[in-house]
Amino acid sequence: MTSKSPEEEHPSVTLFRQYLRIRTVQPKPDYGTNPALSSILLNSHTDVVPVFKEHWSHDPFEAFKDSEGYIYARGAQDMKCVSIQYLEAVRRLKVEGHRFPRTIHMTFVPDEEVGGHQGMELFVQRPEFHALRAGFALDEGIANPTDAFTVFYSERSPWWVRVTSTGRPGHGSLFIEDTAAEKLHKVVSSILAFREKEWQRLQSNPHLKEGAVTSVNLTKLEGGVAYNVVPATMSASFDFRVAPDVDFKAFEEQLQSWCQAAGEGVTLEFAQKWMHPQVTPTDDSNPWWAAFSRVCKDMNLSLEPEIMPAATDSRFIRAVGVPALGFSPLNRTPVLLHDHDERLHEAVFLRGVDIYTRLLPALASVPALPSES
Ligand SMILES: CSCC[C@H](NC=O)C(=O)O
Ligand SMILES: [Zn+2]
Ligand SMILES: [Zn+2]
Repeated sequence: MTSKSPEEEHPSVTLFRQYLRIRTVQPKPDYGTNPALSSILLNSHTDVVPVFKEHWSHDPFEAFKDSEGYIYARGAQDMKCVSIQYLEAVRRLKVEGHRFPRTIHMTFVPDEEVGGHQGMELFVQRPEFHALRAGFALDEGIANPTDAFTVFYSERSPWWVRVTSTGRPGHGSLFIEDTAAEKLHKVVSSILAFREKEWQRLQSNPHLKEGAVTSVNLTKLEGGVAYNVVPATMSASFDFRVAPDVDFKAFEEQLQSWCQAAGEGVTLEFAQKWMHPQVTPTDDSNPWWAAFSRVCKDMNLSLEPEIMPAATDSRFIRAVGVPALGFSPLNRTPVLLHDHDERLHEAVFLRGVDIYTRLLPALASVPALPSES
């Protein structure tokens, strides 16, 4: 399966490696966008996250392929593989002269890795997006190390929260009362206790997957000017990922009450606050799911439906009423998105092209929905 020399390389792999060489690295991505749109929307983002080159076995923008067939590059899994797999599957279907009742469109969008605010979030509000009349979308998923394929039907909502605590300043040698640090410590403790509770809930229930509970990490601590000066202000930043079944109003009240319980002058602000989680049904009431899962069954692919722990552009697509599944056809692959030595085996990549070549005709042939007739 693995080609030994450039002459023998499968043309789909060559195209994939060419795409990987384009440096679409934030914050100054060199985009090579190739947008197209349809009633089946195949979405992928072109930007990738930064690299720590010194931790890589190979140049992350060379798309080096080792003797076993592993292709090393930033974007090999997230998600330049999927972009080329879409294109290759569509190309195959066109070469074979297929025609389907539904149009297939592809979008290659920017800025997903920094929240999609200048990308898909804006695009779904544009008349150009609505003119596509997208009925269903595929977007990225995550690799699965086992034989199975993970498919995401919903996402946790990112809430990025900064808690700012103000208190009495003074000399570092004194027992000053009501300091910013003491009060911030209380809030941090409350939030980390909540984190522990959610972690235990996940650990103790084998049926729960990571995306089904709310996670939080303390990601930034700021404040202070000198060892011997008690600061008047300190802040802590948290990355919450709120599970889709959480009562958002009650959860926000909980955050506020942790701040109030810490004392006077403790406030919170949101840097991200997604409020519109949607669930795409994974039963036969959803004709898109029925078509998707039937093809997987026919191909003997086992599916593991889950809630996406992170945030992707699917949240914007679902929020405007378009059902979407997050699916990267990568099994038997270690999860290396955003990691050093992100890599993908060319055989897995090519198998993914086969999978889309089967999925797309089925999705593009879903009979008219009641709402469409
Ligand atoms: C909340 S906007 C940031 C989006 C980002 N997406 C992929 O990693 C994430 O951190 O999930
Ligand atoms: Zn991604
Ligand atoms: Zn990513």
